[in-house]
Amino acid sequence: MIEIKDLNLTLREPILKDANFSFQEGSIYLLHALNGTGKTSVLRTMVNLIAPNSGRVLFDGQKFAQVKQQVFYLETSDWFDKNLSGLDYLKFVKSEWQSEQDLNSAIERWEMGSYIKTPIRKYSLGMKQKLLVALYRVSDAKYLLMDEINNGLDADSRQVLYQELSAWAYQKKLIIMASHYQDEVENIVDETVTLDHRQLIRG
Ligand SMILES: Nc1ncnc2c1ncn2[C@@H]1O[C@H](COP(=O)(O)OP(=O)(O)OP(=O)(O)O)[C@@H](O)[C@H]1O
Repeated sequence: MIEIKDLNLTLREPILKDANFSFQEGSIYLLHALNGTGKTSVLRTMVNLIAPNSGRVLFDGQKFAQVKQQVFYLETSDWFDKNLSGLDYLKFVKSEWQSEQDLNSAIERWEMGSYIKTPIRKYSLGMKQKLLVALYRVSDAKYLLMDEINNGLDADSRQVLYQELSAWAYQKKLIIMASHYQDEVENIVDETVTLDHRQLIRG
């Protein structure tokens, strides 16, 4: 479970005011809000990239620092070091997150075999996005926080992504995804969480 408790966050403008929410394991949540109202900032706050003004985020009752290896958040493929290859990243994540996941299965699932040893600077947007999703799989983390992960994926790849997400939820992982493809993900999402008037609201 992830609990957001009395969270206050102000950046350029107030984003959260005394916000509370509980996310349950084995579920997929869609984080929904108008552009620029704070989805990315909320995800960043959950993983300590931004300090809130007050309040807490607890993962099964523990602070992020105590459960780091159970959480995976790679916000965007812009964060990749373009001189490294996809394989470098897959190996790094498998090692850092102490995962048992098989790299070859992830590479095959996302049809990355022909380019996985190539530097990321030679990847298209879709190729980088596939790598990003594969890293979530390879981390095998319990808590998967995703920001617009379906951006740049073609329709077929998005369907593969949704199958993967459903399988991960079945394995009792907790997935929170910010996405603009609201209609498309409706079928796999267990609950929509709307960021409205600085509160996190069900539905
Ligand atoms: N580092 C920062 N310093 C100050 N203000 C910031 C910072 N990052 C974001 N903001 C502000 O916080 C607000 C929310 O931005 P955020 O990127 O979280 O929104 P979003 O809902 O994810 O947007 P989008 O739907 O367009 O991706 C914006 O007003 C933005 O200018």
